[in-house]
Amino acid sequence: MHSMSRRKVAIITGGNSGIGYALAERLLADHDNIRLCLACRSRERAEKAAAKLQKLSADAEISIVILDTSNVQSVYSAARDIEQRYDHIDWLYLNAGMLKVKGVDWSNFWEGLFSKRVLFMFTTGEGLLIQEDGVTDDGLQKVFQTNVFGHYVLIKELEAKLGNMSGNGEAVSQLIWTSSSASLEYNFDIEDFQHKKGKDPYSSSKYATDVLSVGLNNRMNKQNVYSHVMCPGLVMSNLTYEILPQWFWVLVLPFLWLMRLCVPTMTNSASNGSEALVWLSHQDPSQLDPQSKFQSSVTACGKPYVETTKMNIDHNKVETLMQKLDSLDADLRKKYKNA
Ligand SMILES: NC(=O)C1=CN([C@@H]2O[C@H](COP(=O)(O)OP(=O)(O)OC[C@H]3O[C@@H](n4cnc5c(N)ncnc54)[C@H](OP(=O)(O)O)[C@@H]3O)[C@@H](O)[C@H]2O)C=CC1
Ligand SMILES: CC(C)CCC[C@@H](C)[C@H]1CC[C@H]2C3=CC[C@H]4[C@H](C)C(=O)CC[C@]4(C)[C@H]3CC[C@]12C
Repeated sequence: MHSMSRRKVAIITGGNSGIGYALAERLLADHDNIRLCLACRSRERAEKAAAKLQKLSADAEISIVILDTSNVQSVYSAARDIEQRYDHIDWLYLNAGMLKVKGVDWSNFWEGLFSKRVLFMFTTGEGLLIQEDGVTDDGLQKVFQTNVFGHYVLIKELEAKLGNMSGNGEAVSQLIWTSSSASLEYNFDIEDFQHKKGKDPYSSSKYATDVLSVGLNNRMNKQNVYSHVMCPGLVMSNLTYEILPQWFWVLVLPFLWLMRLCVPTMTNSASNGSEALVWLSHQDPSQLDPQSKFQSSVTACGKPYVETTKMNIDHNKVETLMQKLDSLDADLRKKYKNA
């Protein structure tokens, strides 16, 4: 079939809630006749979200796939389901993510509030969260596997459906990662890329995401596959409700709106936070810098827009991380696929 008449396919990991769900709503509004797939770990939550979306657009094809990014066997099985369903993937949104918090460091918060670091603190959360991590059944660090590695395995498993590998020489695919402004280089150690020893697994995982995205461009651009990272800003979602209760966030919302006067990344709503994800779906990815990061932002009046920043990620770090991920992937493949 000619690519002009082919229906576009978008897959969204973690599409049942928050930013992923808002993205699904907005893609339905922006792209006629789209085929949307929510790749989620809970069938119940995925079906509920799919039913809500179907009500918004009776014509769209909305389906679900069960995917737990913290379990490689679940990733293999989700990839098989996706492969059977679609000839080609236009947008693969790597959005699912976790942040496990034991508590807020309020003494750092009060100290930071009256210091020069205040804006940095609010945009990155640096030093404010006491985090937890764990080890998955695959023996990997949980935050790393959920946010980064599970997605990397998914991409590798779906390679035959991406870009010109899907059989059409002109077909293009976009890999679009939900990263974060909490991605800070100094929280990532290439020798401890899973962050077994550190105290900020979330920031480390998001920096690893940025590094990996550059590596995927190096490897896959020639096959018409382009990878980009974006930041949603600070969004009220289940992720933030697990840090502090929803009523607290509702209470401080006027303060967060006020902050928009000097901090445009106070997007607050999932819809605003998804701005750069939607914007990327309208771009020709071959024209975008692989080292760019796209930030969802809002004006003081609440109008969303996208700001572009440059990442400047070190080439050696990119290559080393890719090798380490490939070696981990090969070990797990041997364990589960040759068993
Ligand atoms: N909220 C914010 O301020 C910011 C969020 N982000 C990033 O945005 C992304 C979306 O988060 P957000 O919408 O805020 O929060 P939500 O908690 O609403 O969304 C997270 C999604 O990821 C899914 N998920 C979590 N773990 C897994 C797993 N092991 N396998 C499959 N899916 C999983 C969740 O599923 P389930 O519903 O089953 O839990 C949920 O659908 C994340 O990557 C997050 O790091 C980045 C910057 C700021
Ligand atoms: C008066 C309130 C606003 C006080 C809340 C204090 C903290 C709990 C929060 C302040 C800043 C928040 C965050 C900033 C950056 C986010 C980052 C971009 C992300 O990806 C995940 C969530 C954040 C770390 C978020 C978490 C809560 C705060 C630290």
